[in-house]
Formats: sequence, structure tokens, C-alpha cells
Amino acid sequence: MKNVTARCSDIDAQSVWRCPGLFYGELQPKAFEQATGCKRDFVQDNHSRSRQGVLRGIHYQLEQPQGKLVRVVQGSVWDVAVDLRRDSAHFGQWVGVELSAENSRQLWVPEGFGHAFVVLSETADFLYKTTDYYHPESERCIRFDDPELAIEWPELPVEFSLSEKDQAGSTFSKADVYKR
Ligand SMILES: Cc1cn([C@H]2C[C@H](O)[C@@H](COP(=O)(O)OP(=O)(O)O[C@H]3O[C@@H](C)C(=O)[C@@H](O)[C@H]3O)O2)c(=O)[nH]c1=O
Repeated sequence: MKNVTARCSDIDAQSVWRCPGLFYGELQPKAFEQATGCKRDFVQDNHSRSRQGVLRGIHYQLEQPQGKLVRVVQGSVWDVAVDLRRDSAHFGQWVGVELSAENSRQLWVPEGFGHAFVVLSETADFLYKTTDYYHPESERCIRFDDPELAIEWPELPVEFSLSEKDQAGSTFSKADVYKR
């Protein structure tokens, strides 16, 4: 499997099941720094809800590149980060991880990576913090099924469902990428 863990950190979130309900402790800056070795200020918190089979990505912004700390608070997704830094030893390699409300895992997707996910459960609530602001003018998309990237997506009982923007994604070979 083409896989890279370099600079993508899988973090144990601080969530605790309670009876009844769930207590979720936001990852504090110090804990984030300890887990990733990175120091970041997050400027935006996003929340999206999608149904099973919805696939979003592979997204990235050329300007104002965003580091993303991602997690799921309801349901589960298969989450993927792709190294798009041309000078990187891991250029074009990807890492995938299941994120769910049950496993409380978080993935740190650093600046310079593309990001995508597909919803495994009936629905999923996906939350992410970003290190820079949304910049639609420089947003780019690479096809999730690019043969060169050869990302392994899970099999689902429903067809994958993509937005028009995601259907029109570029091939990896023709995509604008990061210089470093
Ligand atoms: C991401 C984003 C979208 N929007 C708006 C634009 C549009 O009208 C609507 C939906 O946008 P999108 O179709 O881009 O949403 P979505 O497909 O959920 O995009 C997200 O996908 C995942 C994989 C990521 O990595 C995220 O960074 C982001 O790109 O929300 C904002 O206003 N601010 C934002 O930060």
C-alpha cells in the first residue's frame, strides 16, 4: 500500500463516554503540540454533515494553505491525506484512517496536503479546525480515483456520491501542487 505517515499525526482525542451521553474535551494547544510536534493557531472551525457514500475531495488551497485538524462526532468516515509538496520525499503518497465518534481519533493534515473523506455510516458529522481562512479563488481539487495516487477506498453498499466540483477534479499529473 502506498502509505505515508510522515507529518500526518493520528491523535487520540480526549473524549469520554458517559451515561448518558458524551463529554468531549477540545484538544488543548499544548496537547496538540505534544501529539504533532507542531505549533499552530486555528482560525476557523467547520462542521459538515453528509450521508453514506458522499465523498468530498481531494481538496486543497494553493494560497493560504490550510492545516486541518479533523474528527468525526457522529458516524464514521474513511479519511485520506495526500502529500502535494513537490519537494517532499513523500510527494504523491497518501495516508488513510477511519475516524468515528466511537474511536474519537483525530487526524492532523498539515499545510501542503490534499484532503478527502468518504462517509461510511448512514450519516456523519465531520468537524475540522483550520490554520488559515477559506480561499475559494485558489481552491483546487484532484480526482479521488486518480490512478497514479491509487488511493484505496472502502467498498460501500451504496454508490459514491460526488459534488460537481469533485467530479470535475484534475488528474494528479496535471494538478497544481505546492513547491515545498
Ligand atoms: C470549506 C468552506 C465552504 N464554504 C461554502 C462554499 C460552498 O457554498 C459550501 C460547500 O463548500 P464545499 O463544496 O467546498 O464543501 P466541502 O466539500 O465540504 O469542502 C470541504 O471538503 C473537505 C474534504 C475539506 O478538506 C475541506 O477543507 C473543504 O474543502 O460551503 C464556506 O463558506 N467556507 C468554507 O470554509
